[in-house]
Amino acid sequence: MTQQMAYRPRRSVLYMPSSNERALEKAKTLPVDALILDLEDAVAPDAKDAARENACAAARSGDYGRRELTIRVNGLGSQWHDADLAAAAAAGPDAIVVPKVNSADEVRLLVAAMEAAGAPDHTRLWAMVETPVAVLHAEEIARASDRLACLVLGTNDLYKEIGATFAPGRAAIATSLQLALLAARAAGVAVVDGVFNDVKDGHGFLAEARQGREWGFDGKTLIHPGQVEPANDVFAPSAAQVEDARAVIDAFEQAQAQGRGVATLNGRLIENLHVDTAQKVLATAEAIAALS
Ligand SMILES: CC(C)(COP(=O)(O)OP(=O)(O)OC[C@H]1O[C@@H](n2cnc3c(N)ncnc32)[C@H](O)[C@@H]1OP(=O)(O)O)[C@@H](O)C(=O)NCCC(=O)NCCSC(=O)C[C@H](O)C(=O)O
Ligand SMILES: [Mg+2]
Repeated sequence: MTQQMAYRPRRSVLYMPSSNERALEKAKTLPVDALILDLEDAVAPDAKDAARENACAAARSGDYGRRELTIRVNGLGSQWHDADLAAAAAAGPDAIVVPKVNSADEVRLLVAAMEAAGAPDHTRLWAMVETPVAVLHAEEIARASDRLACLVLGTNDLYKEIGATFAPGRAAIATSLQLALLAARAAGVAVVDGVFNDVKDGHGFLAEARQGREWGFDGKTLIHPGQVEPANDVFAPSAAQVEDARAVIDAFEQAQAQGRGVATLNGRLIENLHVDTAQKVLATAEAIAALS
């Protein structure tokens, strides 16, 4: 398996409790890029077995169309972990999401267990970064296996473990988020931001999603269908950005045709690296357009 995979939009990544059959049905109609069928925190202990069966049946069903379907298992060391991981690996979702992954050794252990349980090659590992030790080990976690495709920030646990309190702007966890981002980019894997808990605060959600986009996240994890479309908008290139990307590429090609290695566009310097960024914007817009 190679680390360089085709770009896949992960603007909106929606958690849902796998014990909630109504939500599992509703998800088939939502314009999400990815779903995390949760077996961990959103599921009560006496509902864990039924939730595992629901999530595995959903992964096998083929009913979720182009949506990336993942299962979040209970964490290493919990009483449910081994059975969750074996069942999820055998069901073959697009990815298995593991909470509270703290080291490269844990990643290798998880991958070995997935493979022993018969996980197909297309089933990737998404590791959650949600503890101080995970933040400090983020690069080794991100580089530990070719099966690892994405880091997922778990901001609720991060606030708790750091002893910080939530405030708009997220100053208390900004360093942690950005270290995880740097690690993901260094390793060439995707990275998605944490959840915004107040499902009724649309303005607060937008501000936090825009911050994540500005920092470089691929998308945001979500907890409610009402957050899906705003996330899709924020994490997609705007029409103006697509137009600008085309103009950057044109300006550079014209300069090259005239034997120059740099160009200007409305007074702005354009070099090779700006063309790379512009091409990425166009590729992202095309991948998103191909979803519909
Ligand atoms: C937050 C909720 C408990 C709110 O639920 P509810 O009061 O039922 O919301 P609504 O009445 O507004 O729901 C309207 C309809 O939408 C469906 N719905 C709701 N949420 C979801 C969802 N997540 N996915 C799919 N569908 C959903 C309802 O069923 C209604 O449908 P219908 O009746 O047919 O119209 C609830 O939204 C919820 O449970 N959200 C997910 C919570 C969760 O998964 N939490 C765990 C992950 S968050 C986390 O901890 C990340 C990380 O680990 C960290 O540390 O930060
Ligand atoms: Mg968590």
